[in-house]
Amino acid sequence: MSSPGAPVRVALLGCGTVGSQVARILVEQAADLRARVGRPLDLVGIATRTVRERPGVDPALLTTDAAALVARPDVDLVVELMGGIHPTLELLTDALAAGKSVVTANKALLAQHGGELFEAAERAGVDIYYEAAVAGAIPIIRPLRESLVGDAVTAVTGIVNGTTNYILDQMHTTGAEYADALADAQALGYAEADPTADVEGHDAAAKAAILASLAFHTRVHLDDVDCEGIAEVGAADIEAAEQIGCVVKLLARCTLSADGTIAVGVHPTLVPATHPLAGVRGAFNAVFVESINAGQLMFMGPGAGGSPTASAVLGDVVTAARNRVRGVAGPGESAYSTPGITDPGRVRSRHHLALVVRDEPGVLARVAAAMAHSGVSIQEVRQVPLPGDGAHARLSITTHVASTADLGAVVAELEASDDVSGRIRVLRVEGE
Ligand SMILES: NC(=O)c1ccc[n+]([C@@H]2O[C@H](COP(=O)([O-])OP(=O)(O)OC[C@H]3O[C@@H](n4cnc5c(N)ncnc54)[C@H](O)[C@@H]3O)[C@@H](O)[C@H]2O)c1
Ligand SMILES: N[C@@H](CCO)C(=O)O
Ligand code: NA
Repeated sequence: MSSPGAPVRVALLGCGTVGSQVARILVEQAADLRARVGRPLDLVGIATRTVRERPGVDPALLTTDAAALVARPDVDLVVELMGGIHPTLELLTDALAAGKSVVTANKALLAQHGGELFEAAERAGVDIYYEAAVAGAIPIIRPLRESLVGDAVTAVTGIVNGTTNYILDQMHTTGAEYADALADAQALGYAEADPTADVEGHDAAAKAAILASLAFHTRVHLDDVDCEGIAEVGAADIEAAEQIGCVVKLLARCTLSADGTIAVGVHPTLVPATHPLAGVRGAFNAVFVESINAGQLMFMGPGAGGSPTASAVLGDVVTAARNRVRGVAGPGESAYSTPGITDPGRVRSRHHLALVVRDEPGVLARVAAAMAHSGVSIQEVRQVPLPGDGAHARLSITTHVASTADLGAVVAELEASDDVSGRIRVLRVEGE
């Protein structure tokens, strides 16, 4: 417990898009934060790569020596917003070992080293909070870790990357080119320092690992997540989706499989316009949780950007500070379950196939036979002539739920047949 009336002293690591907003709020809302914590929240130092003038930041607080800042005996709480794995892991490990609580937005770090950090916090009897690490401002970590801890979650499906949702939304609504939409997302502060983490799905995969760990009371590592980004999504996919009443979204899906294992994946997915996730626009995120007792819950809001993410960070800072004032630590992770990860081939989903076939008698029947042969059932099929080409047609096929292995067998058989020209484009389709 900190001494009576003493401030809770905060060290900030990183003063970029999010860190600068946290520094601003700590100053602008100091009186309210003090009233809510019961003590002042004093910002005692900010580590950055370079010491230079920053609007609204007292230059006397800046240092390039993050390790020395973390080691200062007067620091109670370390707020990590610098990102990266090293030296971040070492800095946070040192902070926890020294009895300091930690607030972080670093999903990449948690998805790879969460287990060791949670154990270090448990050993030291301090907090590690990370609401901002998944879906920015949206409260989803605490609802899963605390509010739903008495229920049995069966699925978590989310749009958890603002950059890719912004890009896909722009492609649908303005016909924007992928590269232009990405440049906008970077300028708006949504993208990671290296935006390949966004577009290749790694950022969403890290968040999926964190969500699945909490939802299923286990530890899911980034490497357990089957990950596909949006770099291959083009205008043809957008058009194919719209023709069947869907939008393309990058979905993170964490589900309980029939054999008791858990499937965790990130894939560009066709989402029917009637689904709650279809209307999530721009850089907004949403997480759709299904549980045995509560039923369906939808959490939606700003998923990226400096000020929204800082809101989640400050919520954690106040909670951790309140705990320190009372001399307690909040509830940690429960990771008692070891269900194992579903084999990627056994993951089940609806699929959409876009293919070009010879426009001749018997072709459609042979395509249907190939699907029947692998036990994949057709839900909907459309055929349109290929413009300016009397010999070929474009087929759009939506399947019923099937395993990815069975679907892969169908695709291989069809691609090897003379009836099909070129490659078949396969995308998952949300829903039953
Ligand atoms: N930007 C968002 O919308 C958003 C949302 C949720 C979570 N996050 C996460 O928050 C973290 C920060 O993101 P950001 O967008 O603010 O990044 P940013 O690149 O804008 O800022 C990072 C800051 O950390 C500093 N820094 C980096 N390495 C350092 C080191 N070794 N020593 C001292 N300072 C160092 C940089 O100088 C910079 O001030 C990341 O983990 C990111 O994944 C970002
Ligand atoms: N780059 C991330 C930031 C929020 O975690 C995104 O676009 O969602
Ligand atoms: Na959040």
